[in-house]
Amino acid sequence: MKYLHTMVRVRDIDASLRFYCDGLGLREVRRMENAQGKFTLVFLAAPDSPEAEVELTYNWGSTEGYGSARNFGHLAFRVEDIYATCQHLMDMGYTIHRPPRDGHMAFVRSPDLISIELLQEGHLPPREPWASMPNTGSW
Ligand SMILES: C[C@@H](O)C(=O)SC[C@H](NC(=O)CC[C@H](N)C(=O)O)C(=O)NCC(=O)O
Ligand code: NI
Repeated sequence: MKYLHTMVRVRDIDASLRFYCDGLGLREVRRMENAQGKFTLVFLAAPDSPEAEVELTYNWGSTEGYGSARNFGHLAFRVEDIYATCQHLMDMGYTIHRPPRDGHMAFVRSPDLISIELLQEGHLPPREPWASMPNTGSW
C-alpha cells in the first residue's frame, strides 16, 4: 500500500494556492476540471515529498457548510527554518496561531481554517529502526 494524498475542500482556489504555494512552498503537480460534477481538483506537493500530495477540491459556487470535524487534526510539514517560514507567512498576512516558542513546532491555519503544523528539521521524533526496513510482503 502507498499513501497518495489528503483531500481538503476549499472555498477559493486562488486564495488556497497563495497560501499552500506562495506561503508554504508547495507546487501544483496536476489539475482536473469536472464540468459535469461542477468541481475542480488541484493536486499539490512539497519538493522533498513529491508523491505525498494535498488534493484541493473546489465545488463551483458551493455554499455548503463544511463544518469542523474534530476527528481531523492537521497537515504537517517539515521546514528547514521554522522562524523564517513563520516570518514569511506573517509577512503575507497569515496568523501563526501557535508560534515556534520552542523552535520546534508552530501552527498556522489555511484560508479554510485547515490546521497546518510546521516542524523544524532535526527536531522530528526519531523513527523506529524497523520503519526503514524494506517491506518483504511477508507480514
Ligand atoms: C481524484 C481522486 O483523488 C478523488 O478524490 S475524486 C473523489 C470524488 N471527488 C469529488 O467528487 C469532488 C467533488 C465532490 N462534490 C466533493 O466535494 O467531494 C469523490 O468521490 N468525493 C467524495 C468524497 O467524500 O471525497
Ligand atoms: Ni482523492
